Amino acid sequence: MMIKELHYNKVKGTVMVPSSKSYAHRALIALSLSKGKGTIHHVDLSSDIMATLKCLEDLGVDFFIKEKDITLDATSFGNRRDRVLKPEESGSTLRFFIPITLLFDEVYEFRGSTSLLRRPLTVYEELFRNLDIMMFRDSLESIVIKGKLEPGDFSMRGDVSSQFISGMLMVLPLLPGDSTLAVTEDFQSESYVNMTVNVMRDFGIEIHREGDTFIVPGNQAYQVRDYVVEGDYSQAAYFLAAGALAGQTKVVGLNHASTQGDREILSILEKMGAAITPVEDGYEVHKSELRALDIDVSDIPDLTPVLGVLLSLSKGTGRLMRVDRLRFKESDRVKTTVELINTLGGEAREEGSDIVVTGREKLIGGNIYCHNDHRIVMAASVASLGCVNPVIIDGYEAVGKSYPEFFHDFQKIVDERFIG
Ligand SMILES: O=C(O)C1=C[C@@H](OP(=O)(O)O)[C@@H](O)[C@H](O)C1
Ligand SMILES: C=C(OP(=O)(O)O)C(=O)O
Repeated sequence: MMIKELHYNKVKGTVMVPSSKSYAHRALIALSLSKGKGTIHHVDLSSDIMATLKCLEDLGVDFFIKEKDITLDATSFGNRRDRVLKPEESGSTLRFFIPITLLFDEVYEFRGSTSLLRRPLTVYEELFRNLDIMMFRDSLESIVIKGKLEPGDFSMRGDVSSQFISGMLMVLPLLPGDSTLAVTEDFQSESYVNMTVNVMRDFGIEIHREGDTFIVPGNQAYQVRDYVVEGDYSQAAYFLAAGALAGQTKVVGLNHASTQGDREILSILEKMGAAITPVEDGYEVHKSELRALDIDVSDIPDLTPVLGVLLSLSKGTGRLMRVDRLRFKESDRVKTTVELINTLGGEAREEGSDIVVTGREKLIGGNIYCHNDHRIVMAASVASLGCVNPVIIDGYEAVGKSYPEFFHDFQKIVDERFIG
């Protein structure tokens, strides 16, 4: 495992964030479903995006990467090259491709990392039980699936992962009849489903929503088009937090009107007392004294580790509320977020469905084991800015899951001369 030592207390500079991982997954899939040729522009490659590209390739799509442009030839989509798809560690890829394979009535196998296959598939398991679809775990690292999805009136619970709902919605317009999908229970991470619907509409699909029910006419075709992926607010959050804690940052490459749920980082930082100014293409943040806040993270789960770090360096005690689903991410992020803060000399604990964090003026520093979780690596890097001693991150290469250039960008805004 690779080790990184961070010992900086000040930041100053501009960061251009990578493209939204969520939008990139969806746009690559939508273009492939169109069975045409086109280009998705401004895609920053990460291992999750590569996993989606490789799964598309195994389903017959050719791709050609030139810098940040990915040109797809999906004219042979469906003429598969491999019956084994490898989503690696990407939850989105696994849960989006399961319904895609059900367009073909062939046996498919999904092989992924053990951390991926430990994440729940219960919502599909429950759904398929009543349909003529077979899905079973073949081993710790493999899932086998066979069946053909027919149009119908489906109902799926919304309180496990929104990725099941997004995955089903993307294929319903291609079925030979109309469908509805009702989301039951508490609809969490809803903003991600809104992103799915946005991309579907951008690719010419008609889809309606009445309350928590989606109405999807069948016999539709995704239209071929080129598409530009906007910047990623989940990744912007680390640099906005860094500016608020330790100096000044300008974070660019962002759509001011984005529907990404993690855009919420802006209003959270403002409520905590940070000074944020919109600039062309992004936002500028200055160091401010931060106040603790109670935050419901059920729609913005990916922000949780960095919000924990912000609370650990704020005045007062704050809660990250409704964290239960965080147990099923790349790591158990309830445990790993609490562990991160406590290991660095802060004060955090689990309490029911919440993480409670009491702020300190400074953290101490120390050795962080990041449990192969990219968001823990990035949150630990932000935390290091508030530490008296260095932070040593063990396994920092995990960052490649979503943001391989993270340390390149982080290094640009810190500098030896800022130490102290
Ligand atoms: O659809 C997506 O692109 C995502 C949905 C969210 O998952 P959940 O719906 O499981 O919260 C989020 O945590 C993940 O990083 C990306
Ligand atoms: C949980 C994440 O992604 P996924 O669910 O796609 O693995 C993430 O990026 O933090």
